[in-house]
Amino acid sequence: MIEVNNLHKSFVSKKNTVKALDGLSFTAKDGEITGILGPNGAGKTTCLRTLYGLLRADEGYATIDGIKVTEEPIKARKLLGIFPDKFGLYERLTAYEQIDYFASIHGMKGANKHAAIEQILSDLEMTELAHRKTVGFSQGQRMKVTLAQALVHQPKNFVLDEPTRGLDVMSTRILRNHLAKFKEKGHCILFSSHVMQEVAALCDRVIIVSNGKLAAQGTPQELCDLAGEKLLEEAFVKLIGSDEGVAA
Ligand SMILES: Nc1ncnc2c1ncn2[C@@H]1O[C@H](COP(=O)(O)OP(=O)(O)OP(=O)(O)O)[C@@H](O)[C@H]1O
Repeated sequence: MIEVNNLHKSFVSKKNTVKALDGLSFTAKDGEITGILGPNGAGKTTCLRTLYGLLRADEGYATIDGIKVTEEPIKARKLLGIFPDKFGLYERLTAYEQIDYFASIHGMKGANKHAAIEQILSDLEMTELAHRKTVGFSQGQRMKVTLAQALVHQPKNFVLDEPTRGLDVMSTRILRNHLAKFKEKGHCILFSSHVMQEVAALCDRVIIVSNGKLAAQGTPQELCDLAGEKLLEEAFVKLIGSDEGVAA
């Protein structure tokens, strides 16, 4: 379970101050897919980076399975798989070597590590890519390597920042199926997206963020009911009071 409690974060420069998070709170439960929706600049990535421990909030805190990210960062990271907003690959390494590297960081060793890597390669249908250097990999192939390195230690909680950006239909389907399988196994999945159909089809709960605050939350149906609209896209527009950030 992931909990975000009263997060505040400002970016201060000589010229101005941007308040990216302004008291954001929500919970993403186990066995559910929770989607974060919000217009550009709403604070989604800032919130997710706070969960990974990449950013420190000015106020408030985040917990992963009850572990405060700022107090026990290594313990919290072990419980978390991360699919970040920008993914860089080490292009001199093969896909297998990259996944192996991340598995080692999480303390996996020997035969167990090898078995876990083989399993994730098979789950993501990427066995034939495994021993190729990642230089020149397509966007979908890069996504799979990034996903495999995030999942190889079988984290209980999984956070993805706009995971389907740049993916073709097949890669998107593989990703969605994988998320659904994880959910069935009781994992907690939190992802941000601009794609309404994806959120409506995949998410058990939706968190709508606007100006660094929670604008509304609920199941896609509850949000539609709240806004008196049939489609999530229309409900989103009504609830944030703008059509900025909608990718239909
Ligand atoms: N490192 C930074 N320095 C300065 N300002 C930042 C920084 N990171 C984020 N911001 C600002 O904080 C606000 C929230 O940004 P964030 O990236 O969290 O939004 P987002 O909801 O993920 O947006 P998008 O949908 O466009 O990815 C924006 O105004 C952004 O410009």
